[in-house]
Amino acid sequence: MALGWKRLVKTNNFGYHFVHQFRAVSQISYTRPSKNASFSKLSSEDISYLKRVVTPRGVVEEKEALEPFNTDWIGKYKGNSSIVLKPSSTDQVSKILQYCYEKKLPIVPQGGNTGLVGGSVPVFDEIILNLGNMNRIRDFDNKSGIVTCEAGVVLESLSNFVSEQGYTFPLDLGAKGSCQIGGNLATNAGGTRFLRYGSLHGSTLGLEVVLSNGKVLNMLSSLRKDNTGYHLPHLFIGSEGTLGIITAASICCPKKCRSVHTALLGVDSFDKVTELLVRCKDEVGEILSAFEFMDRNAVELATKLLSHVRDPFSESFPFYVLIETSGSNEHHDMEKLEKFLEYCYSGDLISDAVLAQDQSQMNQLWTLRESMPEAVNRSGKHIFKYDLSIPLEHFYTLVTEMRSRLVEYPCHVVSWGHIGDCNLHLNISSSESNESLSKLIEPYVYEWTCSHGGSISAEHGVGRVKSKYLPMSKDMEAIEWMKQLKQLFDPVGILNPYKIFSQREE
Ligand SMILES: O=C(O)CC[C@@H](O)C(=O)O
Ligand SMILES: [Zn+2]
Repeated sequence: MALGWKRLVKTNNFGYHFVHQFRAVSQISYTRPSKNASFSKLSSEDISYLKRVVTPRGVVEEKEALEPFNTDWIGKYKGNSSIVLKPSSTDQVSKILQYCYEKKLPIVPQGGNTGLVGGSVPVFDEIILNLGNMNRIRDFDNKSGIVTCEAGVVLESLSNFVSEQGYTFPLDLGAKGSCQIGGNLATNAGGTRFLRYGSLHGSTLGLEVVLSNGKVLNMLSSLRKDNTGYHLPHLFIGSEGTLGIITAASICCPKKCRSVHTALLGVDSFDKVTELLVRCKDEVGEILSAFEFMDRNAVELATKLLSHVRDPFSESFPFYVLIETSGSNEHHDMEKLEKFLEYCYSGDLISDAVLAQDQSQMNQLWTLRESMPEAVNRSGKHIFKYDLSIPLEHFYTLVTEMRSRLVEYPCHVVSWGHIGDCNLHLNISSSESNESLSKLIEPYVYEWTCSHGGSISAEHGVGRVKSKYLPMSKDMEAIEWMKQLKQLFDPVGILNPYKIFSQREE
């Protein structure tokens, strides 16, 4: 443990010093998406029109400059688009869509391109519509905490903005420095504040959406209550850009908590981690704002590969739990947290614990947790990422099973996640591509998850990666209704084709 940490560890024997439904895989035919013949090829006439709409500032065409827009964050999925359009207004988005609709030109909407399911990059040569230049905060109501902003505002900027006004943005995640609110909404991003503030479906009061034919659907609202028929914005949240392009949103932010505390606990068994969660909800109660878990393999990988990441303990533990409380009464909150930790020591639920003493120590603990994806990215060329919902009683069994299944292969099997929301991030990386290894991993992970009552995607979405497995997690009838909605909103099929729904080879 580094100097300066408040250690919450047992010191002697007398006291404590601290302070569905599963569908068999064989029933599903897996196919690679094939290029839809009904799309047109982008002509030079199309290009000149689209360039006029967005002005020279909104076009990327040079081969090298196109690369990051064509490639996803993990470098696994690459498209071959020859143009990125960066509109700076809703009107420009509307003109682009109207044109593409008439000309049958496919489009991939893109925000910060931090998605992990290949949803924000083209599969073939679709036009990339990047919303990054639409980054204005249009309005903020200091009395209600409702912020209305454009899709391209970077999450961290939005978060800082509302924080300066005395509010908390209800979404936070590791990619906050690059991801944009439009992409967060389109994927219904979950993140670390989900436990406390719920999903974006709850916080979003309204959206402005450009439909596939270019029409603008203005559903922006500052009303918390508005029970006037179907709540259309919900359809677009989590639709992964397949039903319309989100150009702006009004989001309700809660008041900022005056007292925030972060602690990291070392735990020696997974059963104790689950017991801790249950107890923490009981004892810490309403001020609990995050409950994240990491396993030893994940922490070791991050501290080994990333020089800015530190583990505050001198000893390593099989499991780590990061707890955050957010309340308004410093004395009361600290007392609750300390009492809870005292209870944990006395019940032998934790082996060691540190409590952050200032903002920089809090950042250090969060950096450890949020650096996991980057550590995995650096750990091998071939990465298998899983973002699963798994009931608590089965949560970690999959990880141990995968380790024994892959015991003969040189690979890293690491896991972490939002255990407070039963969301497991299982990541496997290896430096060599190996077909027999791949076959041991997939579709096994998805089959196992569904047969244990889970979902193949807890928060990252379906995108391109999981489209062929969608029937495992969704009833066929539900998929049919989803397809009918897609047909209704996007009859030509130009919006983010080949995503969510699998295509059969023609
Ligand atoms: O990279 C991953 O698998 C998860 C990314 C993100 O959702 C997280 O919670 O760290
Ligand atoms: Zn996550």
